[in-house]
Amino acid sequence: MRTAYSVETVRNAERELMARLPEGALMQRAAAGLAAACAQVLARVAGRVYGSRVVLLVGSGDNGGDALYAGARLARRGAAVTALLLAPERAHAGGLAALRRAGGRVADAGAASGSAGESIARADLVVDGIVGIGGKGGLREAAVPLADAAARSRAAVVAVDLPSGVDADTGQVRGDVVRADLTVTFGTHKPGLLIDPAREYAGAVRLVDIGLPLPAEAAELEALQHADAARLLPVPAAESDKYRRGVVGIAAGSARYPGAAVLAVAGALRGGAGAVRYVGPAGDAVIARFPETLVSDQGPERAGRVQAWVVGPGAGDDAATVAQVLAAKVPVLIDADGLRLADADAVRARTAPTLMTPHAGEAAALLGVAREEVEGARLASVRELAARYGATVLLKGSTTLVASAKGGPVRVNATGTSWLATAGSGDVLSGLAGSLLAAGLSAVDAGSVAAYLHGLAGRFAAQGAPAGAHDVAASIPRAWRDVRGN
Ligand SMILES: NC(=O)C1=CN([C@@H]2O[C@H](COP(=O)(O)OP(=O)(O)OC[C@H]3O[C@@H](n4cnc5c(N)ncnc54)[C@H](OP(=O)(O)O)[C@@H]3O)[C@@H](O)[C@H]2O)[C@@H](O)CC1
Ligand SMILES: [K+]
Repeated sequence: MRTAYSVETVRNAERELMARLPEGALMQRAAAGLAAACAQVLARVAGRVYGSRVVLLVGSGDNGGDALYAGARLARRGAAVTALLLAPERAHAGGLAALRRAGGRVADAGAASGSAGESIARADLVVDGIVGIGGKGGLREAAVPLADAAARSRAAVVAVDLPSGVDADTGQVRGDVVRADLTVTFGTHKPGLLIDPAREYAGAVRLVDIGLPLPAEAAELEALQHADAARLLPVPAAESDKYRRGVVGIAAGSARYPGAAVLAVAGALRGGAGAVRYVGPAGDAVIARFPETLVSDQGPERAGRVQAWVVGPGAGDDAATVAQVLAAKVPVLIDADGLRLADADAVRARTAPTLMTPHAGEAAALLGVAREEVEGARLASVRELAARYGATVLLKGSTTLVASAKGGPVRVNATGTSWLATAGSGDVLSGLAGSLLAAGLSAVDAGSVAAYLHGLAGRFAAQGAPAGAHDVAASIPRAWRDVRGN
């Protein structure tokens, strides 16, 4: 499991560790890891470290200190290193001295603004040490021209700990920020490195272990890796029959949107449940495509036993079906139209698990805010929805988040691809997650494993070209095999 911790937890762990270590030891660990990563980048972009041109953008805190010490290490290996100081009187003194001793140049970024731009334009590598976890808001005015010059130059940009200007705890971007090709982060990932919009600015992320003592239960975010998803996938035992594997009920589709029913069933058939039961007006379309579906023309109450329900995709205005499903004593996934039609009190009153799967627009409608507000503050939005509805909420997007009403780490999914932003893709996801619920996974596990498989399936289906939602569904078995390593 990849984890991310809040700035406060990182600061506490740092204090605890520093008390046991000689002064400056932690920064040396960070700088050593940073310099090694920079050397690799230089080998790629300039052929070697010796003779390469490196510019350090140095702010007034320890983030700048890391950059200066790493710059000193690169200078000792023969790189021509120039530090541009944003606040010369407050730059890290020990780091400055180390850089000077190693033969590096130091300039005041403000006084030398013309030549600062030129150095950046000619650099092979720009190291962004403007601000790290001590940052507040977007970049300050004086730093903006440096970030712009770095973006325009052909140099590789390596961010120290975080791309300067992004919010470490939330992933929010509130102004100008540095766009990095690589971020070298220390001790742990920060939430902002895993959540959009900030994640986009981080480029590839490399974690340098500096020995921070971080308690597992204090993690802010968790991201499943292959091994975690493999452990959670339901695997039928020898004595399993279709009922023991779980039956998932799909109450979806309408005369107007029969396709949503077909796609939800397509996802559900690949999710591990032993059988898929469909109720709704699109039975003919479902059977034509998937003859293995158990189709019923009765409402959910009379459809026969299921271990979990999916309600909502393409449901139109059928509030009665949503209400019937919410009254069932089994896990329920509510998606799409179902989110609009569900009575909030009925959701809160449920005793079996509930998983809601809005995209940003649907989440915004539920919260009564603008869509941009949800997109800019995804972590806070998903937590707020989970708390309001007493449900597990999966907020779809390029970095899908899954929050439980009970609190604890929010799961973030990193397998997604922008190719998944295609009509019907969400219907496939809801069927898949519902099937995992029926197979016995908790709401958080079902949601996060479904997002993981769905993202991978999207990559396999697309492979760099547009793919339809049915292609994504058809690629789910390949995603399972990939996760299980067979
Ligand atoms: N924790 C750890 O385990 C380890 C931490 N380490 C490193 O220390 C870093 C944290 O250092 P830090 O605490 O000195 O804060 P930092 O990020 O340099 O920024 C503070 C300065 O920036 C300024 N500033 C604020 N906002 C700004 C903005 N928007 N735009 C521009 N400037 C802004 C602010 O100015 P002020 O408000 O005081 O005027 C203040 O002077 C951390 O990210 C990591 O790299 C590693 O060395 C080892 C292990
Ligand atoms: K930085």
